[in-house]
Amino acid sequence: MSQRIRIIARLRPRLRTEPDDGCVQVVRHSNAVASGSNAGTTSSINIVNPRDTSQVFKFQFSNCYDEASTQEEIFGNDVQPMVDLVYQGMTVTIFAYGVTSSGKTHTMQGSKAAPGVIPRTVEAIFAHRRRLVDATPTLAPEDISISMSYMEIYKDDVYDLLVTRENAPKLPVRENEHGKVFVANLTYEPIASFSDFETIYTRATKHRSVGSTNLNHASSRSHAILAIRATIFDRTHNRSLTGTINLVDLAGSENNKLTGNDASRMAESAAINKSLSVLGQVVHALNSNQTRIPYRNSKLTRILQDALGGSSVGLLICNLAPGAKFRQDTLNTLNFAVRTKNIENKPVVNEQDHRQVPRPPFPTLPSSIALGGAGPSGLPRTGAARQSLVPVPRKQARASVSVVATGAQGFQPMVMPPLKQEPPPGTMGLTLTEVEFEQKVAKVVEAEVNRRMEELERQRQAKEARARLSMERELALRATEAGNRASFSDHGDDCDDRERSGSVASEKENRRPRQAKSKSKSPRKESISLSIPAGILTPVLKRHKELDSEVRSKLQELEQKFDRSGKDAPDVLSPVSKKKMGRAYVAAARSCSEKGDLQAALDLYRKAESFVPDNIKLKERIIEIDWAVKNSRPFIPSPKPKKKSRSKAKSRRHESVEGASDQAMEMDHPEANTGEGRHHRRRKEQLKSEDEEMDVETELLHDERHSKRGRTADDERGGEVMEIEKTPAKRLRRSERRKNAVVVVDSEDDDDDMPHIPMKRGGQRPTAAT
Ligand SMILES: Nc1ncnc2c1ncn2[C@@H]1O[C@H](COP(=O)(O)OP(=O)(O)OP(=O)(O)O)[C@@H](O)[C@H]1O
Repeated sequence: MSQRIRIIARLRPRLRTEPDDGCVQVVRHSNAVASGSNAGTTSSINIVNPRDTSQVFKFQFSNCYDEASTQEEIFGNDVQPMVDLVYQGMTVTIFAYGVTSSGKTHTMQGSKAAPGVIPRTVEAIFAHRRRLVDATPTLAPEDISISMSYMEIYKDDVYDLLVTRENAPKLPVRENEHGKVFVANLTYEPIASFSDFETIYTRATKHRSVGSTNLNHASSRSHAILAIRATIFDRTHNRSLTGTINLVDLAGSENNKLTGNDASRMAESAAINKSLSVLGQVVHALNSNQTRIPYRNSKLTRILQDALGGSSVGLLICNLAPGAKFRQDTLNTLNFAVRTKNIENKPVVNEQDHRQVPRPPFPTLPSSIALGGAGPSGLPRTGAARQSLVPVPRKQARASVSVVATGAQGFQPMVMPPLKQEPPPGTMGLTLTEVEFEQKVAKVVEAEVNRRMEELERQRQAKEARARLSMERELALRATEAGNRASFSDHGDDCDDRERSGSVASEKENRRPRQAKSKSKSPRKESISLSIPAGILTPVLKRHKELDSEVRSKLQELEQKFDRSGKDAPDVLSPVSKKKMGRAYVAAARSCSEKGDLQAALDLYRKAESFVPDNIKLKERIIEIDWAVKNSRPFIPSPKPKKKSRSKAKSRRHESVEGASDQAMEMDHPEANTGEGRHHRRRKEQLKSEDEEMDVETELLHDERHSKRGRTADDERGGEVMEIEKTPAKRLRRSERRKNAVVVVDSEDDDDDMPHIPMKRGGQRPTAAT
């Protein structure tokens, strides 16, 4: 059964420096006051329309907390029921969302005096474990293991906060064969008690990127995700149930006019705003039932994929800052929340069967303890239906698990399907855990893809070498023929038969490579072997030889997936290969758009985007073409980027180096003037212009101008958050402006991730010299 994300809102109190203008208010409706667990269900956030102060917008959520609300209240009403679900084997994700300085970190982390959701949750997890062990004679404390991971997403890179920053590499985000996204190589540290957690968390929090802005002296510059995982082992039957709670403190969206950010803060801010904008796009795509959900456009959405339309139970805490200064941001936050309300997740129970052979049904534990039946108090329900620990296929599990929110207290017990006698397909029977297994498979696939890329490269080089060789032989043959003709004319008919036969023999010899060349063109030789080399898995799973064939079949399945569509390819390719693929798709897209086939161009640009998801200019192009397609308008491409538009200094340097190397190439390789040489140069030029296409335009995605562009009257009426749009009219105006302005960009700025920030010498007409 599906379940909607639960939304609550919390208004923080005014800070000393903030005026009391009362423009955002929490209003409790009379029927809800003192109605016990239902308190707050009909409370709403009221906010005055910034454009028309006579209008008041009203937003209703599950719970709305005012300035006087306490950490205890929020935890008790809305978080505690979620903690109980962890022991039912579910994944729960709680995220705090809001503009900078709205109180997200205060709510999630809190302070010593007022601990927030995070410490309270961990305390509750340990308390629940104690109660469970006390109530279950067959369960020893060590049968429930609790571990934690803590990561941050800083400028769209993932870092492990449990290792020191100096040796913290950027962590890759991967997807396993079940479509589950995970951060590879993330540390999971076991914790035995709350004080263990405190020590590790306090140390790790110091690694988090925090900076000072005008709005918040300790502003989070990254999104932080703390995961607490509880695994219950049934040692007798070698099965386990794993529940996880993800506590996400998002960085706040920022209005750079208010934050007074310097250049480095601006870069952080751009990354924060970009990822939040993608989050908005994901929510929009889910709500409008789009087939393509742009999870891959940022690491944040990729990692939160399970919580947004996935198999996690979700709680969104909307943090609001009071005061007219934040009014527009508050409206945006509330609009985001309204949209998120409609997202449906399909929670599943994460069970794992570690048995090697199928077994009869799992015997019941004492009826006094039910893993899946914790009551509102956190104590186990008596007589609740016991859960199966047999893993069920994903689809079936989704359909069978029933988690229904019932008022503030939350959830009904689950009804699990009857046990199956046969282990379902895909049961691994490994001593490796599933995650370890998936990581190993991912590594093997990555190695295999790299091997294939290298093989391709080797084939290309071999082909070039063959072509060169054949040309040399052709030249040699011609020279021999010319020599023979000369010798015939010198010797006339006296020519020795042996000489003739020698020349014929040498001609045959010289022709042989041509035949070889034509043979090499046969598709059988050119195609890449799809099969996995026999020994490739052996080093990885030395101790699990019996699994080799199973892993092999999984790998082949993955490979077929990889071959069928580019969808899964980007994650297993190296950054260089991704860029190459992106470039190839951009080239194809451009050619379609030049031919006027905008839909095909759009599809190809989107394909390119899946390989280079961070390319902001590419995103802009997609938005523009999408707009043109939707509105049946012609697409007016931006003026073709000139070499000098990126950097005069750089391109001059580039040109001189390239010019010199081209000349050198011509001298070293006479074939540079041949058809092949010209082809090589043409290809180089094409690549250069494709590179420029990937850098189509220079603009911040979500800076102040952009957010203004994204707002409409609809937005302010409490409607939906607007998509960022650029109309062709605006494009035209901008390209007109460009004609009259010289764009100067930083000569060293060659980073695809970050857009170049143009500085305009306004009004000057470009001269030939410039
Ligand atoms: N409910 C509250 N009660 C008292 N003080 C609060 C409350 N919420 C927030 N504050 C205070 O407001 C300030 C900003 O809060 P906080 O740092 O949590 O904001 P934030 O949303 O995490 O900001 P950023 O996105 O910049 O990290 C802090 O000084 C915090 O102590």
